[in-house]
Amino acid sequence: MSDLTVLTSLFSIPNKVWFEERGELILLVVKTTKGKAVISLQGAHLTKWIPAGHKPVIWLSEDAEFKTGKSIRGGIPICWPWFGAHPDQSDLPAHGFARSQNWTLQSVDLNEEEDATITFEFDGGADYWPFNTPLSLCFVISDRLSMSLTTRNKSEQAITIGSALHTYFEISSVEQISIQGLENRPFIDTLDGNKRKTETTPITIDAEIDRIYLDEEDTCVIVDQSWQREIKIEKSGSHSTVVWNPWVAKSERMGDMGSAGYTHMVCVETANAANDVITLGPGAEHTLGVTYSVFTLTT
Ligand SMILES: O=P(O)(O)OC[C@H]1O[C@@H](O)[C@H](O)[C@@H](O)[C@@H]1O
Repeated sequence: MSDLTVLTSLFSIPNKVWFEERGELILLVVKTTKGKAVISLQGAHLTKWIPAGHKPVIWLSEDAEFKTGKSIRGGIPICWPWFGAHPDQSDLPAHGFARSQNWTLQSVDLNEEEDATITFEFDGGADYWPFNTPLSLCFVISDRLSMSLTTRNKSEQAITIGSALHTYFEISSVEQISIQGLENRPFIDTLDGNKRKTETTPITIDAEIDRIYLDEEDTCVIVDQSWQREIKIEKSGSHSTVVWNPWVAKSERMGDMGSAGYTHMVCVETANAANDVITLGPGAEHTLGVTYSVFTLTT
């Protein structure tokens, strides 16, 4: 039996939950009165979330490739067990390996209100990661989208983990939005020699931006005046927030951002990065969590 057949027989719910193939990958589709979501089994990577009555919240590149072993451009990649480049070995994949390997779907539940709870597990394995650190990821897809990523250290030694829920948000136009809630917070400007800076005003974007806000646990909001909406980002177990837009030249180098894709996305990532990585002792666990909710602006 194919993987698709097995998954369908175990988890599908007529007209509400089904599986599809796209390129080389298998996708789980959830469509309820609360909205629509799509999650790739590779990477447990959500590629679409459209809450009922709203425009899409999550951006996916028109040139995204659905290939074995390649992270999908857009959606919500799971960066783990390091964020960005590996601290010592530059030949290892950026943002770790969890985003480009298959996860195991554990459960799909739909309650009477049609809130969907979906859990995945990943054994945390790679040749160059000889530690027993299984991961689980739970999505709750409702009027809001919640995710919680739990790392368990089942090894005999302390292990340091960097991680991020690397969410690409869909926006009307990058020059029309602002990000509020990170004012007066220290950040590392990775485009300016990793200098530490602060800004007193909400973030607006008119050029490439790549910042890691540190010691930062507060809620922030993407305000999109053109689309008259706010996206609220409430997090837990996260001490860093990454703000990224590649703008023109970097998008061209990346090759899978689509034509002018950068104008319709911004990444605001719930992370533990740079100095904020988490060290787990033997037997310890840590959960990185986030909830996204969407509001219509009335002014
Ligand atoms: O191309 P990747 O590996 O998906 O990374 C995309 C971007 O991810 C962001 O989180 C980083 O801050 C950027 O520096 C990086 O370019």
